[in-house]
Amino acid sequence: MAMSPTMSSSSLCTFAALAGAGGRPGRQASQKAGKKRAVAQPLAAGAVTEAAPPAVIAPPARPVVTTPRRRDAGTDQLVAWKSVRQERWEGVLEVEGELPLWLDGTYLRNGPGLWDVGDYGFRHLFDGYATLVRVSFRDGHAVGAHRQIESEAYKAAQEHGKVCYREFSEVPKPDSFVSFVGQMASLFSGSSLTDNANTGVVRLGDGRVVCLTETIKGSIVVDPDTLDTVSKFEYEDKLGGLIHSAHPIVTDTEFWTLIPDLIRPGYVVARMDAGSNERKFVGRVDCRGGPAPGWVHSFPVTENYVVVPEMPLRYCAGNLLRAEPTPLYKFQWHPESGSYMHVMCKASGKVVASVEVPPFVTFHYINAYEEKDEEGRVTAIIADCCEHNADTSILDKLRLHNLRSFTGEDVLTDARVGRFRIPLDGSPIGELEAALDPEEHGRGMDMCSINPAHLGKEYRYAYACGAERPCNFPNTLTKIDLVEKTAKNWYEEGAVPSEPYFVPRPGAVDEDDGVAISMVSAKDGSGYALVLDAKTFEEVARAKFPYGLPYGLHCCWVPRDK
Ligand SMILES: CC1=C(/C=C/C(C)=C/C=C/C(C)=C/C=C/C=C(C)/C=C/C=O)C(C)(C)CCC1
Ligand SMILES: [Fe+2]
Repeated sequence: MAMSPTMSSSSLCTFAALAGAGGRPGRQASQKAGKKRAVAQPLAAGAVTEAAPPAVIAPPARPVVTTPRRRDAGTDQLVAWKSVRQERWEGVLEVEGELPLWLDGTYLRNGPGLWDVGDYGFRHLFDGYATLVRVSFRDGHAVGAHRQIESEAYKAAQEHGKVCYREFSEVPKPDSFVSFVGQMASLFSGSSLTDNANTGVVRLGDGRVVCLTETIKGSIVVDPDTLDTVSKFEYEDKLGGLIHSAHPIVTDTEFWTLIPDLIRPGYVVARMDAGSNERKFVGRVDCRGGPAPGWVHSFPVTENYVVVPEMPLRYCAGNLLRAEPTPLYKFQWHPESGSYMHVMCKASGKVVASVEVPPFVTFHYINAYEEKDEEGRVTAIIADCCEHNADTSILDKLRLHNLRSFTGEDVLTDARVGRFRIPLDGSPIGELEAALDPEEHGRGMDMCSINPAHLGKEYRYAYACGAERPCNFPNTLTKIDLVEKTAKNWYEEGAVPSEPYFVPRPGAVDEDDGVAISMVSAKDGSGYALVLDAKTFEEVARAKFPYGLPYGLHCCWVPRDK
């Protein structure tokens, strides 16, 4: 296998080089349808321990509200889009319904939950400082907690009362940048990039729990029980890079990641063994179009292949350097450059297919698998994703001002389960079509999960957020049946549910034998972990927080004693 890592840290002095280059109704499932922040509240002794059914209730979180001076007009904002009220909380949750007794472990959710620093309010959902939410289930009881991740970016913002690192769209004002980071040169080395790990959370094969974002330095090990920020997750290899796919593929034995190369447009595919911090170079894909690689927030794998997407929404050097956000933030839409799907053999690192596909916009791949003929030969790769009809305006919809100002108008752009078929017979063209009628899930589609036993293999069910219109954000939970091409939907008026995360029942045989867990920010300002029976998609229980939580992104499951 070729061992030529392309991503020396100097090669990804990206910025420098690129600057030159250029209630009840709806609870049923249905077919169709400048100062320091508030001080941490002490935790109730014993509330963390879950050896016995929790008996001690921590005092409810006092509503220590961060009140930014610069606010969007209208105070009738949903709790989903308000900054988390205090740095941390923990306590026993009131359970309504019956939690399955087999549900024994911790659900963790990460996301940008704090959008204010001092009196300054952030503009984009993705800018917020990472807030981890935990719900630990045992013997039909639930203990909940939330806590801010103590990234350097978060700590600096609290200390200085201003943004000190380059976030998704926010950048430090020159004075604070100079005073905190010290020198302009840091812009060129990547040291000014954020380590705000606000996107995903994964449990590695060796048990470590890591919060992630798109910057490599924003990989942070946390303790799933205390939610303590433990350490930086540092790679011990020479692959370098400043940014990577926010979603690695993680199994009990391995970890796959994609590193975009912005100097020589392409992607490096790397693999890491469980228990190791050393990524190994597997192969490289050269981009076929455009001045820079396409944004690669996630990617899918099959049993034998890694699918490398080349989306026409591409990184943009100029925009990476800009102080003010552009309509597409750090990216640019290049439909003329073409859209491609590349397939790399996991074992050899060789690119075995590279096909042009219709333009697409996707952040989240659902799954992929190998299509075989009667003789068992692999004829094509099927890759499914949450596809935004090649419309980049979803990024604008996720601006906090837009999320906070729902007028009743149906403004959420349409999305679908986009199914790519990538032939492996040498044909130059691949297909992209909706896997089912998007009306089944209200033309909303994002934040997906599957049964992890089907990762990279044929599968039937996906769980995601869909839409009940009119809306300005995905507001339903949906179970997609890719065989019957139907969806079951959960909806509660005014609720903002996050990614429904599938947790299999131990010993399950059926693909959908388990539960789907989602954190819901309710219309009345409350919040709860919703547990749906994954088969029927009906509510089995909800575990209520004594306060509302902001919206969050991705989740993982940490089984007890693993
Ligand atoms: C891209 C660069 C940066 C940061 C990027 C970040 C933090 C990207 C985060 C992306 C996320 C959270 C995407 C989620 C999409 C969710 C959707 C579409 C949901 C739809 C509705 O359900 C910097 C590190 C700031 C700079 C370099 C480039
Ligand atoms: Fe994501």
